[in-house]
Amino acid sequence: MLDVAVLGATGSIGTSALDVIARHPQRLRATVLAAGQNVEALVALCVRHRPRHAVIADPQRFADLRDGLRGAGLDTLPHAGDAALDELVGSDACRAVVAAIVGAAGLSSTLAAARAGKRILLANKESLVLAGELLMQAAHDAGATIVPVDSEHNAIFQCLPDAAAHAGLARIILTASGGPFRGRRREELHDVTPEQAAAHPKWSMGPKISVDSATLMNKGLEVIEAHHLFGVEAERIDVLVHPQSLVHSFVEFVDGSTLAQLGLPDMRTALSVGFAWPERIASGVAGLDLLAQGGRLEFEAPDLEAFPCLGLAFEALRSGGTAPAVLNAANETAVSAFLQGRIGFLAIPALVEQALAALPSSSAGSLDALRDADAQARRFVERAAHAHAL
Ligand SMILES: NC(=O)C1=CN([C@@H]2O[C@H](COP(=O)(O)OP(=O)(O)OC[C@H]3O[C@@H](n4cnc5c(N)ncnc54)[C@H](OP(=O)(O)O)[C@@H]3O)[C@@H](O)[C@H]2O)C=CC1
Ligand SMILES: CC(=O)[C@@H](O)[C@H](O)COP(=O)(O)O
Ligand SMILES: [Mn+2]
Repeated sequence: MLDVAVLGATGSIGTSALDVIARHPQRLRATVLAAGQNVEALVALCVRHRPRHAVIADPQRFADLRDGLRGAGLDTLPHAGDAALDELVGSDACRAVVAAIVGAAGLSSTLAAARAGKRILLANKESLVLAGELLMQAAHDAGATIVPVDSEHNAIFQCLPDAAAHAGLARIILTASGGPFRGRRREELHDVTPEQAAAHPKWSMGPKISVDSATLMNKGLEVIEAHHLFGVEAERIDVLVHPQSLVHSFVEFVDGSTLAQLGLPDMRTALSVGFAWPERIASGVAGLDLLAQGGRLEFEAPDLEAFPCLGLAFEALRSGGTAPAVLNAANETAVSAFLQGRIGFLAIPALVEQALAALPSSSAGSLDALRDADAQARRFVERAAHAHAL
């Protein structure tokens, strides 16, 4: 039996992970469920999945969680705060961790899982962008297994099963849907609304990553994510827009072979791989009928002028040091301001670019240095967003 902690349980990835877990009661068990603030949804999940522990990140919601669990007649133990989560993740309460908290808030618990040598189903790409070297080193030192569940990286993981395959690797090609505004010119993006930006054409996801897909920052974060996961430099990572979202990425080898992984756009496939690899288990996702899907696989180059975030991410990766941390924090702050209606869509890349220019990269040798860069970028963008809104 694999005891699993699901972090970000109330979110899109969290609920997909719990769906897969519930399909395999003889093999998988959710023992820890964690969320940010949404106590009601967390208690409802506890009623359904009966974990030993439930954690709410916001300490002010502890009493609500305790009372909600009691009211539902559950003996699930309530906890609150980031430190409690890190401790549980590192304890015997779980052997596998689904890291699906959104944003840099997921770094601490993902690091705790790495340091404790857990099997990590890594969805929280921001933790790799912010602190990729530290996280990968911690996992290596403690013998943790990181299985990427971001769909593109899961595809690459499936195409690169062993070290011998890595030795012949020439290039990684990440596919991108192009988002809801694919084909639009920059001038046509001034007035797009948060609702339009969050309406992804192919995947059902949380609001932050959906907006990232619309700006192509999601693909930029994924380029940095791929660099850390697979040890490939920026020059050997390409992006290809593929509007059908059926090919989840390609891997090219030195002998001219290209491998790809295909499937319907449903995260339960990647999560099942994460739980069972190298075995395969049922995920609830149907096999791919290419004719029923329209019989066409199309590809085109990304438009870096209309969607500059992808280029900014490549630049940050090439700069190294604290630049990716600044990119990530600036983007999170700008996306949040956009979702709240405080700035326009085109202000997102503008603010990220300004933050990267204003906060030159320095050494990323310690977690403190990275957290400091993250905090500076957030302050910078908050001030600049306020000015944009005036
Ligand atoms: N959705 C997808 O298909 C994919 C997602 N990812 C990545 O997975 C991660 C999660 O994405 P997604 O599921 O879409 O996001 P959602 O917005 O749907 O869910 C976010 C989850 O994180 C929790 N959370 C938010 N803030 C905190 C915090 N400070 N501390 C603890 N928990 C917190 C939320 O809890 P609450 O409900 O209480 O707010 C919620 O459970 C992101 O990093 C994303 O980039 C990667 C590939 C695909
Ligand atoms: C499901 C998943 O992995 C997302 O990261 C997805 O890739 C988003 O789609 P885009 O290709 O539009 O960014
Ligand atoms: Mn992805």
